[in-house]
Amino acid sequence: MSVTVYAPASIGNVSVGFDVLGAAVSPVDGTLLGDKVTVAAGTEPFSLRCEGDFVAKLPAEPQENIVYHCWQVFARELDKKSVSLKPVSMTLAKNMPIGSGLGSSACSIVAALDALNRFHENPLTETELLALMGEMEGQISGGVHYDNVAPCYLGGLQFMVEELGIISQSVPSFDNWYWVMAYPGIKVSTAEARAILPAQYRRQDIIAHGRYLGGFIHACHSQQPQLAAKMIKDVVAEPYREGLLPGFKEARQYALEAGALASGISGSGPTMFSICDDLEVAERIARWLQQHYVQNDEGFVHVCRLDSQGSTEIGSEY
Ligand SMILES: Nc1ncnc2c1ncn2[C@@H]1O[C@H](COP(=O)(O)OP(=O)(O)OP(=O)(O)O)[C@@H](O)[C@H]1O
Ligand SMILES: N[C@@H](CCO)C(=O)O
Repeated sequence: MSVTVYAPASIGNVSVGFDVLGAAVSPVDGTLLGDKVTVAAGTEPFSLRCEGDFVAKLPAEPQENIVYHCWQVFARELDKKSVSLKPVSMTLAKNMPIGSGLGSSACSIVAALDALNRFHENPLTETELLALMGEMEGQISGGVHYDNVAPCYLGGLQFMVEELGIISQSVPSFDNWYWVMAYPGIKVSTAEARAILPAQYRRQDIIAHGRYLGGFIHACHSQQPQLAAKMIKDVVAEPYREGLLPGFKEARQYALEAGALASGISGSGPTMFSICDDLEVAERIARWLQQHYVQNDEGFVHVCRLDSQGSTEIGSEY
């Protein structure tokens, strides 16, 4: 028996909701922009094989791979429920560049935990599994944040409520929005990009942040796309992080002039996202970013839509 799960790329923060808002995206041309994990019956308690475009960037030791830590915490939770753990042989297809701002570690975490749970016939609930995903993301980045793992797992645009036993709930978005994702091919460590942020903020920034985030969520629920796009402003992270991203200011300016509704840093960068409500505009911006924002052969640009599904079982054998 085996189960294969695909987990898509995601945009942490979506600029306006630092650590509390995230969106899953998938390319309109059908490219699978995400990681895949297969769980099959094993002969020892745990084994891991890695493949894929970015396999060379993973830690050399399987025990340092986040997939191994996912298996450990999954085993811990099954033990608490007195459910027996099966020996597993896991395969990670690492297709997402690490430190890209596309939620690369989240892709591995979500695909691994979702596949492990399905393989064991779903002993953990959706919320229990998402809590583990947040724990794993926190282990890597130095602080629990769900804004990549929640959309990656659940799909769509997700807002972290973290109350009443609920971690995340979905927010309505706009069906005609295209999300241009441009990864320049350089690495920005999430932990380092978090460490440079101020410990405290000025009152005027807190007021502005509240207005933008409240305004964005309101505009989404009342389906006002122009207002929602105007609210996509980041006073928490972007002013401090844009210096880490060569060419970001110029690219954002170009996108604005070319007709993008909004642009920002995806997660902790260096990927930039631009929102457009016209496919031709999105493709023009994508071509420019490919020429001017991408720095090497590892970089890429994709025109995406929101991925409403989140992680998905794409193969199984029984
Ligand atoms: N399967 C895995 N996928 C990604 N990173 C992994 C994995 N296993 C271990 N790591 C380690 O976790 C760290 C991930 O770093 P970081 O959080 O900056 O990247 P990221 O999750 O790819 O970032 P982003 O969310 O911006 O895409 C790296 O040190 C990497 O070596
Ligand atoms: N909310 C996180 C996302 C990291 O991808 C951050 O901006 O640090």
